[in-house]
Amino acid sequence: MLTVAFDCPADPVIEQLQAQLDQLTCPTRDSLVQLSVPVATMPALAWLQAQTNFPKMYWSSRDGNLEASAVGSIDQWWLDQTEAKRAQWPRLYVGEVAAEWRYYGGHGFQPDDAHVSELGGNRLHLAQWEYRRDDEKSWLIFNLLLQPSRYQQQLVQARKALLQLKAAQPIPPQQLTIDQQQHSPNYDHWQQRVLQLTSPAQQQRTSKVVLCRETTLQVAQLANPWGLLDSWQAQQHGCYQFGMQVAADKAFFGCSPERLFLRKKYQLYTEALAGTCARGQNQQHDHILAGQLLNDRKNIYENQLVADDIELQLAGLSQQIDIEPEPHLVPLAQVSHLCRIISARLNPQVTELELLNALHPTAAVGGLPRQSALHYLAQHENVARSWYAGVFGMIGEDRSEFCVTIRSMEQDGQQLRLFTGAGIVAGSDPRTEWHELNSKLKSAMSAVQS
Ligand SMILES: C=C(O[C@H]1C=CC=C(C(=O)O)[C@@H]1O)C(=O)O
Ligand SMILES: [Mg+2]
Repeated sequence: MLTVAFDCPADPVIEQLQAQLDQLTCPTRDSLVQLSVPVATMPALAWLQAQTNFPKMYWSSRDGNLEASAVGSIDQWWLDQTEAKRAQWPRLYVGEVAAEWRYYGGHGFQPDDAHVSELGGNRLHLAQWEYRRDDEKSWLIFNLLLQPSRYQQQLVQARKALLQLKAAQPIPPQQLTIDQQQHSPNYDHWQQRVLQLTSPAQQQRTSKVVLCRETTLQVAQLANPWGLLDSWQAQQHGCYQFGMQVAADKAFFGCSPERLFLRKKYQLYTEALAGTCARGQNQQHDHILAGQLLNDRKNIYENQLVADDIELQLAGLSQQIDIEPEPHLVPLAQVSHLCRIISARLNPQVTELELLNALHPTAAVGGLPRQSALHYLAQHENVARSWYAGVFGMIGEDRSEFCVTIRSMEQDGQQLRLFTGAGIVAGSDPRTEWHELNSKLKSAMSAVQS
């Protein structure tokens, strides 16, 4: 648990932002305006949990170089409006050092899931407040929407909102007591599903389906999701971290190793991440398990199907696709995965929406062929996936990046829903796949039990 005590220079920051506000003049049309002040780097989650408004959002890139905590939402849209939005982003920077416009958000496994909308999903948000760190540089950003007809009123509101900024507070330690824990499906149902999916008749129709399990925990206290994410990220390196909190007791968050895509202009980076083993109990054991995974036919096949699908999906959108010929090992805290890096040179007019439609859901969370796997899941899977196995990320001016929301949990009051899934292919054994779920579950449990 993070307990760093530090001072956020809230007052000088507010003064600088107020001075920037004083320089504004009434715009001639509706405009988004960004005020920004460079600040010393601070613990982003400690800042986020100290703020009092909702929604609160958090996003960290997998290499940890980009990190953002965001509060409030003053503009929302979805990817079908990307081009129009980008064209509109007025460069009305007032801040000393202009920071890029960035919107954060994502959608669930089903892109139109109503429950995910209630959790702040199915849209991208421009936050009112954002603490952002890009490598070594950090900013506090205050965004506002100005409309000529309401300009004076909006300035008054903005001045009030500036005074609401809170200094970062150390995250209080929390000890959660688990009163009840339940898996859905239970092992018997899981076994039936896996046997059905691996039957020759079913394999002819659908060579891969990723089945998920929901583990419901009833806890005795109301958890602070940012405290949980803070403990979680301390133990998980090489993962994206994300979270959305819409009320004191409602949040979705996680630590995911899987990239959906990173786009920098025409360059696209994605990957096939599938195939899993547990980490060993010591170095020697770990080495043996890793060697077995790299040579295991079922796991290599499971990974290959994801790579093949991504290649197929990107074919119409790219001039060139490069796929790592052999999977490499990605060691995480509790499991290791097989991964093949895929990069592509995109055709000039390709939009983020096209990329998302092409790539989501990959065969690492859905299956193959995609439509028949989705059909199977709709008919047989009794878990409401909600935001699990969906996407979370950000869109900026020159860069967009989304992760796949696996290794995630949803908080609803004192109930926590933890999600895990496993790819079922020819050669999958019900018990081995069940153990794979248990190994993956240890990631989220490490946050709850720390
Ligand atoms: C669906 C999940 O993991 C995917 C990503 C990596 C490895 C996987 C596997 O080996 O089954 C899954 O495809 C999950 O963790 O819930
Ligand atoms: Mg697997």
